[in-house]
Order: sequence, then structure tokens, then C-alpha cells
Amino acid sequence: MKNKVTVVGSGNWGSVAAKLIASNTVRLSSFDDEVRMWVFEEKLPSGEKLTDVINRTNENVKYLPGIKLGKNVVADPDVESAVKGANMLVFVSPHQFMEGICKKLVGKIGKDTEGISLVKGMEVKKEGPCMISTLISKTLGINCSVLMGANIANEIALEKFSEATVGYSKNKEAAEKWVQLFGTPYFIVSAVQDVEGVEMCGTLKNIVAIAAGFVDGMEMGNNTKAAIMRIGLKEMIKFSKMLFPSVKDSTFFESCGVADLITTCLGGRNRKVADAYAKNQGKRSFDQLEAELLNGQKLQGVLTAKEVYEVLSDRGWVEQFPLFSTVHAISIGRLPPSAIVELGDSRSANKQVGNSTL
Ligand SMILES: NC(=O)C1=CN([C@@H]2O[C@H](COP(=O)(O)OP(=O)(O)OC[C@H]3O[C@@H](n4cnc5c(N)ncnc54)[C@H](O)[C@@H]3O)[C@@H](O)[C@H]2O)C=CC1
Ligand SMILES: O=C(CO)COP(=O)(O)O
Repeated sequence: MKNKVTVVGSGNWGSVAAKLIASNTVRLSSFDDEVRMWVFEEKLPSGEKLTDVINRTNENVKYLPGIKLGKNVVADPDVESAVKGANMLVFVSPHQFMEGICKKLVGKIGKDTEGISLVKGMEVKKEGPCMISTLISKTLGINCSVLMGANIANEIALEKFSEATVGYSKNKEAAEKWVQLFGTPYFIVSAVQDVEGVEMCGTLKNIVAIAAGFVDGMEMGNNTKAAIMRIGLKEMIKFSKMLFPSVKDSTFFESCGVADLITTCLGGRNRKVADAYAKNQGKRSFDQLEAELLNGQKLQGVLTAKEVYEVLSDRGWVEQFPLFSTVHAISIGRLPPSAIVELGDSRSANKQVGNSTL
């Protein structure tokens, strides 16, 4: 039996993931050529449905214009029919939609299905934080690995060299299959046995990228940005280990760690929108700027800062994470963007954030 792959999601990275995978399924005999891609249906200004246009032109004209996905990519607006018959599911949606997507798939997935999450983000529930790979495996009853890395989608779409990290917990064989499915000469994938570490890196770097954007928007220069990235990395490591003591130091040196932090702080969407927020001195909200600047693409950093802040305040950890806390306070308008460099004065930064009712 050949492996059959469905990509659940079709935004900027989802479309590039489908392209990467489709280039391999036609090449590797153990995979069925066809790659299904679930599309959250929408009407384009022309009046046509996005799915119809993708299937007619082989291009996601909204989220990845100008790039052919491969003739073996078939877009499907019905998530249940998209996953039918697939034994390998690639989840790649903005994290805030993942719970709804998973609920729709309960009871529709074969028992030997393997999942992989490319989603950078987390959910915070009453019981505590829940990583997206855990949400997938608990809701659908399947094993779920993760793939994260320094992967700005538009660059990979142009086949520029980059690396990525697969994180797995127990099933090494499944991880090797994912490495085979994603890897190309320009996209080098390696696997590490640290699913939590890899996923925490991908999730938390988006908060640091928001901080880097504030620094850019205020034209504070490279030294300040490097300082923010260093402090951010320390908070990423500390928070990951406090939540999951099994997280390995070495994971932070993989593509998913320091490399993703660097690329996102230099060229990502979180950085871009936070830059605009600081330039506007907080007079336009993140939601407004996201809509104006990203044409339907979604930011993860602001929501992640809020979710992480909930964990920090719930556990009494706020004072230990001045950068994460300050990013949240700035992004909801409680502090001005300039507060991002008051972290050194831990008394003022921590006090303002720690004493507020955020
Ligand atoms: N774009 C990038 O360069 C990279 C993104 N990622 C991560 O991949 C994940 C997915 O991001 P992208 O593919 O870039 O998406 P995107 O941000 O480009 O696009 C948003 C997607 O959400 C869909 N959507 C809108 N409303 C929805 C709803 N109510 N329910 C379900 N879907 C809805 C849209 O149709 C679209 O496909 C995120 O966690 C992101 O952090 C990871 C690496 C690189
Ligand atoms: O995760 C990314 C690069 O690895 C993309 O980051 P942004 O969502 O900030 O564009």
C-alpha cells in the first residue's frame, strides 16, 4: 500500500509545504502521487472560488501567487473528503483555527494515520497549556510529530536553500518517513527526539519577533535588536524547560531554534506588523495592521504572547519573563513600544507588567 498524503491548510506555508511534498511524491515510489490540500474556501474579488482557481491554474493566487504547486496537488474545500484515504496528515493552519479543524475530523481518520504539525503556536486551556501536536494527537487519537525551522515560506517557494527540524517523541520510523517526504536538495530536514523542544521553539520565537519589530519600528539599530534576540532566546529556553523539563539544550541549536529566531526577527510577518505598530505609536491596532499589510495571512505572535502571559500569571512566573510579559503589555496597548528596551531596568518593566491586570 502506498502512503497517501493530505495537507490540512493552504495559506502561505501550507501551499509551499504542498509544493515540497508534491515534488517528492511523484519521485518516491512508496507514496501515491496525488497530494490533497484542504482549502478554507473563500471568494476572490473576481467572484471565483479560491479552490476552483487553484485547481485550474495550479497556483494559490491569494496566498502564494506566482508559484506553481505541482500538477499532482488537488485542492479540496471539504476537510472530511480531503483527508479520506490519507494515512499521512500534514497540519499547517494558523494555530487559532486548529481546535475547530480537529473537531471536524473526529472519527474521520484511519487508526494507523500519522500526523505532523507545522503549526507554530499553542492553546491555553483551563487545565493549562496545550501544544498543537498534543491537541491533534489527543483529539484525533493519532501520533503527531512536528516540523519547525527557519522557513520563511516565500523563500522556500523560490527553492532557496534552507533547513528544518522534525521533532518526534517515540516513533522514529514515522519521523524518518517525514524527513523523506519533505527533504529536497534545497530543503534539508533532520530529526531530533524532542517534540516539545522543537514545538516550543517554533511557538515562542514569534513573541521575540514582535519585540524585534518594535525595535525596528523605533529605529533603534542592530545592537538593540541583537540584545532583544539574546534575551528572547534565554526566555525561550527557560520557559520551554519550566513547562517541559525533558526539553534538550541541543534543540535550540537546530534550525527550529536559533536559526528560526534569527530569520523571523529579520524577515517575518510578525516583525513586519510590529514594526508598523511601533511606527504608528500604537495608534492602529494589530488587527487593523494585520488586515492592511498581510492580505488574509495571519500573525501568530500577538496571540501567543497573550497565551504565554496567561500561563505566566497563572503560575506566578511573570517576573521571570520580562520580555514575554512586556511584548504582551505593549501589544494590548498597556505599555508604549519604547517599553521594550526598559527590560534592563527590571524593576520598572516587571513592576508595570506584574502589577497590572492584563
Ligand atoms: N508563512 C510562513 O512563512 C510560515 C508559517 N508557519 C506557520 O504555519 C502556520 C500556517 O501559516 P500559513 O500557512 O503561513 O497561513 P497564512 O497566515 O498565510 O494564511 C492564513 C490561512 O488561514 C485560513 N483561514 C482563515 N480563516 C480561517 C478559519 N476561520 N478557519 C480555518 N482557516 C482559516 C486562510 O484561508 C489561509 O489559508 C502558522 O502557524 C505559521 O506560524 C511556519 C513557517 C513559515
Ligand atoms: O515561522 C516563520 C519562519 O520560520 C515565519 O514567521 P512569520 O509568521 O513571522 O512570517
